[in-house]
Amino acid sequence: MSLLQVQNISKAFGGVKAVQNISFALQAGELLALIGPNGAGKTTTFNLVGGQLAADSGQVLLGGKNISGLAPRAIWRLGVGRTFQIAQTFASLTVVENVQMALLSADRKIFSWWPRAAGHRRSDALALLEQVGMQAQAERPCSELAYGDVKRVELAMALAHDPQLLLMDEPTAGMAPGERVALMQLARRIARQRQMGVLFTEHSMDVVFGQADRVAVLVRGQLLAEGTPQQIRADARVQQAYLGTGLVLEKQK
Ligand SMILES: Nc1ncnc2c1ncn2[C@@H]1O[C@H](COP(=O)(O)OP(=O)(O)OP(=O)(O)O)[C@@H](O)[C@H]1O
Repeated sequence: MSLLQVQNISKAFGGVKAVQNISFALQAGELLALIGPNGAGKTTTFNLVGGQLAADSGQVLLGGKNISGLAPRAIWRLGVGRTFQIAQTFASLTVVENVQMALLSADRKIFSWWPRAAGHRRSDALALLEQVGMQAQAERPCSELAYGDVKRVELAMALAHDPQLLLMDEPTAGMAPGERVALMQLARRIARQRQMGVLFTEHSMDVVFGQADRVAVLVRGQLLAEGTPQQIRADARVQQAYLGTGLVLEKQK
């Protein structure tokens, strides 16, 4: 059974059909990139999966269970994590304290976190930092970190409640090209190790074609094509859809 099944979901905002009858599936351990020109419906699709928006029709299944219409927190509880376009960490806390905060939240102790974060599951937090290659910087305040390192800390935080599925909304926005590939290589390694599925949106074609196992292409709210990176790059309809957008589908030499 697929980890995630999106079945015929649609969402309109007034007269704008942001997402129209989209279906796709994602397996455990797999990275699926959702790509498309601006306004194609990527963020709307993310919000439909994460519960921030309710679909007009269709359903979303997680491990076969219908999660459509559940609140975001309930969906998170069921094992759907999320990272955002702009990394969300507490700048004044240290790296390890940020992960400890995420563990407190996962343990439903968020209301008593402030004085207690520093004492909560420190060794588990350090183990998560090791997974993202940030253990050596555990005691630094997040405010001192390079942006690429903040993104790694955010990834460790997202792993704190052991998600089955991780939604990454433009995870590499604002990063240098080399850092982008490195971050998604890391996400891919972690996905394989934990058998966690990753659904991500991405504008960098190097990252998409280098790191995704499969690619789904949205155009004007519709699913135009879905397949391996090789299939998508060779698809004439996809090339046509990207013409004039300034994006290049050919892999950079
Ligand atoms: N809350 C909203 N109210 C009205 N229209 C919206 C809303 N959210 C999205 N839309 C419209 O729905 C369409 C799809 O938007 P969406 O943000 O999902 O696209 P996207 O593929 O994520 O775009 P981008 O790459 O620019 O982030 C667009 O026409 C957008 O203007």
